[in-house]
Amino acid sequence: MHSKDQICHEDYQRTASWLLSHTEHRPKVAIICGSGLGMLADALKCQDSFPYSDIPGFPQSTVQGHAGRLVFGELKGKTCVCMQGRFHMYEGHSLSKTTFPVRVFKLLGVETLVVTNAAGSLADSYQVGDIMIIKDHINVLGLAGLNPLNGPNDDKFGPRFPPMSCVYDKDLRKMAFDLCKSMGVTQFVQEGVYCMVGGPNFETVAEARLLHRLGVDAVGMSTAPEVVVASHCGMRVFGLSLITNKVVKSYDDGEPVNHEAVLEVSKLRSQTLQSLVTELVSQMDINNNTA
Ligand SMILES: O=P(O)(O)O[C@@H]1C[C@H](O)[C@@H](CO)O1
Ligand SMILES: Nc1nc2[nH]cnc2c(=O)[nH]1
Repeated sequence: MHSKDQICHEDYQRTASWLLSHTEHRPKVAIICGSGLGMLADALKCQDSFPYSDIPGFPQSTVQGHAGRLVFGELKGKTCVCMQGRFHMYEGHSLSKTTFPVRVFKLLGVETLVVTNAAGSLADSYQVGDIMIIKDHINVLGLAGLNPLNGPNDDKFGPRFPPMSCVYDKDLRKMAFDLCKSMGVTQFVQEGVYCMVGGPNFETVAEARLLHRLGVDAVGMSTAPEVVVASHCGMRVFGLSLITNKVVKSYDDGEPVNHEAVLEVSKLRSQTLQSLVTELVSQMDINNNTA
C-alpha cells in the first residue's frame, strides 16, 4: 500500500491470491448485496465464506444490514462470489476502498457484476416494494470530481478515459424482464435511472425535487462507483434497486424515511429478488471453469 488512499496493482493481486489459495471456487459472476439484501447469498450452494476481517486488504462493513462476509458458492451450477455487505463512502472509506473488491473480483476471473441496492423512489408511478432494473445511473459524486478512477490510471485494468454510455448490459436487462414475466411479477417491476448521492443523510425536499426534475427514478448512496470500476475493467454489469421508500417531495405530507424502515422493506421482496438473481445467473452465458 503506498499511501492511505492509493492502492496499487499488487494490493489487489495480494488479496486475490489469498482468496484463490483459500477456496477452490473460481467465480465468473460477482453479486454485491445492498442494504438488507444479504439473503441473496443464502441461495449459494457449497459455500466457502470469509468474514471481511479475515481477508487481507479488505475494508470492513460498518452499516446495519451489511453482514461483512464474502461468500463463494454455486447458483444452479454457476460459480459466484457474493458480497454480503458493501462499502459506502459515508462510512469514511475512500472511493477506491469502496470499490476495492470489484478489482479483486476481476483478478479472480469474474466477468459479470450484479449490483443490488436499496433506494428511495422519485418516480411518481413507483411503489414501495417495486424492483427497478437499472437502465442507467447519474453519479452525482462523479460529476463533481469524486471518482474511484481518479489518480494514476492502472492500464492493466482499463483505459484512462472509459466510455459510460452503455454500462448496464441490454441483453441482461431484457433477460431479467423476461424472467419477471415468467415469474408473474411484472406488476412491481420497473426499469429506470438510479442516482447515487453521498449520504448519509436522506434528501431534503428541495434536493428530492431537483433529482426528480433531473429524471432520476430512484436515489441511493452506493452502486455507481462499483459500476464505474467494473465497466472500466471490462466487466458486464447488471443492476437492481429495491424501492424501500418514496422520497419525500412535499413540505406538507410524506413519511420521513429511516434505515430501519429500509431494512424492513428489504425483507418483503427477499424471496423474489433471490429467485430473480438465481434464474438470471443460471441463464447467463458463462463458461464455468472450476479449479
Ligand atoms: O448499500 P445500499 O445502497 O443498498 O444502502 C442504502 C443506502 C444507504 O446505505 C442505506 C440507507 O438506508 O441503504
Ligand atoms: N439517498 C437515499 N438513499 C436511500 N436508500 C434507501 N432509501 C433511500 C433514500 O430515500 N435516499
